[in-house]
Amino acid sequence: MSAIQIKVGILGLQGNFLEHMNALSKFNVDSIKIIRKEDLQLIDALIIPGGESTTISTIALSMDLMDSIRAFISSKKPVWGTCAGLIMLSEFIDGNSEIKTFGGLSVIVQRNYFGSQLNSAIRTVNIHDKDLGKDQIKAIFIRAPVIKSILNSPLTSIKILGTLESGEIVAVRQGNILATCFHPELSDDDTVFHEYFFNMIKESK
Ligand SMILES: NC(=O)CC[C@H](N)C(=O)O
Repeated sequence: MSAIQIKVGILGLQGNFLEHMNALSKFNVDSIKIIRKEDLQLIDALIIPGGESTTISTIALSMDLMDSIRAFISSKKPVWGTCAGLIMLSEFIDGNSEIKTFGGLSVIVQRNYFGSQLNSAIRTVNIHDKDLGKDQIKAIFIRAPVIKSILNSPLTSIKILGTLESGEIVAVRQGNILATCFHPELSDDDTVFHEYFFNMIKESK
């Protein structure tokens, strides 16, 4: 990592926040687990990890964290959602979901698109932004969602960063929000999304 000191918060309500912390430590990036609204004041960027979006949402509501996390997302500091984290950032969930999301990402997401745990797999993702530095990566999908549609409006601009060979959208950026349906924190081979996120943080400082 470069000389700029950054501190990344990982939402630690449920799911694989420890895996994210381990991944950041490999880049010598400081991280802290976020469980109280006060913690959000200490960080330059936030990661919302994978896990179970129903549970993350229920705990965030019961701990009265919804408004503070929404305020962080609209503060323009970088936020990265992986898998359930992406679901929590989506404005809409396909179907009649009762899950209250944080929102911010102007998409409709479909949960469990690939099926159950048995359909978890490593899939090839085609990359569409040269800033990521690769044309393709292998990515880990675990009971993963896909982005079903992007809600375009004159005020939003979403960049599609990654698609599957079958066309589904699995990685996007909208301003300060990065969202991936897969788990870069579990992959030792491809670090392109971490480097991209660190660049977003450096640019925001
Ligand atoms: N690996 C994951 O984060 C799975 C997401 C989970 N299927 C959900 O709907 O929240």
